[in-house]
Amino acid sequence: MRAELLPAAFADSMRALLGDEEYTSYIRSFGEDWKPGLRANGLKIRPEQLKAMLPWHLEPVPWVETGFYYDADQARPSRHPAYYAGLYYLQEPSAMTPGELLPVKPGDRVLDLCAAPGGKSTQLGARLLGEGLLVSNDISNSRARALLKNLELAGIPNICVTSESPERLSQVFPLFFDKILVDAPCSGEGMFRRDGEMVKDWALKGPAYYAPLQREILAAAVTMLRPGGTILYSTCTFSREEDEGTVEYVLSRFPDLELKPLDTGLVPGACGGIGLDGCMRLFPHRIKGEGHFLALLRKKSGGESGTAGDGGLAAESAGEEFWDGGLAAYSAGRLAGDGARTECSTGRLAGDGGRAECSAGKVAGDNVRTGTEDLRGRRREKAEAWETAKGRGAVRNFPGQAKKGRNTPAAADTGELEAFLEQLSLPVPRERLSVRPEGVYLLPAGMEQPPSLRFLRTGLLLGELKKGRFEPSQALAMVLKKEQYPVTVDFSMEDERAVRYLKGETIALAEGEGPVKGWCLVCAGGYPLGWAKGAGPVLKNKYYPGWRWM
Ligand SMILES: C[S@@+](CC[C@H](N)C(=O)[O-])C[C@H]1O[C@@H](n2cnc3c(N)ncnc32)[C@H](O)[C@@H]1O
Repeated sequence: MRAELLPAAFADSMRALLGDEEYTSYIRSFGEDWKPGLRANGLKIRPEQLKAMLPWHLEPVPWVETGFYYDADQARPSRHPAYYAGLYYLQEPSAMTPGELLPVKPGDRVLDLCAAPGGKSTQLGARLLGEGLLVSNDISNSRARALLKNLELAGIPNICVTSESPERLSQVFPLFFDKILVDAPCSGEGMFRRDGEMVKDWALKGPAYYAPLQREILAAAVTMLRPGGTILYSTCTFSREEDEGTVEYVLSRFPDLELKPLDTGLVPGACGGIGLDGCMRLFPHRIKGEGHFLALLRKKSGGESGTAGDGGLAAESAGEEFWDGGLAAYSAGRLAGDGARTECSTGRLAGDGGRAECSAGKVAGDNVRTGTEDLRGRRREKAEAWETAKGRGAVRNFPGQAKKGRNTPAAADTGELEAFLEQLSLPVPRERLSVRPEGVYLLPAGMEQPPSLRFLRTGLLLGELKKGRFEPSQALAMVLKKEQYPVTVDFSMEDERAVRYLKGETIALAEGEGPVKGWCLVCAGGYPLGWAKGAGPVLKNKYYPGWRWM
């Protein structure tokens, strides 16, 4: 993109924002080279291992432990078996920053509210190390499908992928999440240098269009954050209205929210907010990356906002109290279709410090139950409806499905599934296993049923039962480590059979590699790519057709 093509109104606003001298540096950056980035998937590989494995020169992104620059003239990282093994994600270096600075830890309940195509979700999911929950949402269904693919490719098991409005999500998950990322839709000014199309879009929808939308989305996120929890708000634009302006709006609307200053020293060249201390701005003339804005917000723990430190013990335990509220509210959303309702603590949000009925409950109608009754009722429902497989208490169906007599597999049909699961050294807690007509799922801990939302996936799709035959899924292959399945064929990354496998071809095994019988995990360089079925000296290709190397 040439700087001369920038719209005059944008150029004027940037000159006003930066001052004459710095504006000149900004414009000069349009003539400079920029480097794309890739980020190692910490769930599967350490950054130094990835650097040693890939055949191109990689240069570390100074502020992202797992991030690298690569040279686009030399490398084609989307055409390498390691990419298909989910070992890295292609991501612009500045865009790696929000996922790096939101302090996610294993066990957290994390929401990525505007998540597609999943750059930051895959980063957050990796940091959970399979513990806790990642709800990744995008209002656009088609974009949410790309998001699901990227999360599955990255091998993240504890996901719930939804396609909902933030407002609807906030009815189902009040005060539920420990950490929330709002990487908001924006006018994209920070990407102008790389992407001329963004300039055309800006002319149609600029800051005045996006700022009200961002405020609505961020406000919904605040209602889903538990006391003591943290939100990271980010955009890839420079407009003060969309950046600090949106943060100022939520700070004024929610008195229990505070700005947690970001340390600009973490990102060489970063600067603070404009007219609002504590935010972080990245400019392409100051860092090796494109434009970005970040702000970290914390919800004070009820009545303990003076407590020193970040989420100290008092704050954490206050958060735990709300955990129940959050769960009950989540249940209310989930059970809404059954006419059930329960209590939740949304009253906190209204500022009265008391408990109140949640809106999801109000909507649910007149089959009223108290929270305790509801919990008891749910236990009873589980006990009545969950079926056992082969009398071993192994395979279960969703409550409601069995009750309504839908097409659930008979216990006798689940023997092959059990036999397959027995071979895995991946822990599959049976109480989280769900057998449904469209697939067998390992649900995330604490989410025994999918929420009553438009969702594309809840948990890890393990595979499908077809007339009693269990077929493992591509998603399962991506979650597994090679050592966790007994039958594997491992090509070197350079072996052309790895690419031929990814293209969907039948693969002939060399002497000493076979014969292989039954389901076989095909790997490259020790990392799983997908499934094949061994038929003596050949592997029948079972790589998921929608993911093939074209
Ligand atoms: C900046 S992009 C997100 C990029 C993503 N975080 C990543 O790292 O790959 C913003 C996303 O917000 C979504 N979006 C737009 N309006 C939305 C809304 N009202 N609620 C939720 N998501 C929305 C868009 O579909 C788009 O995918």
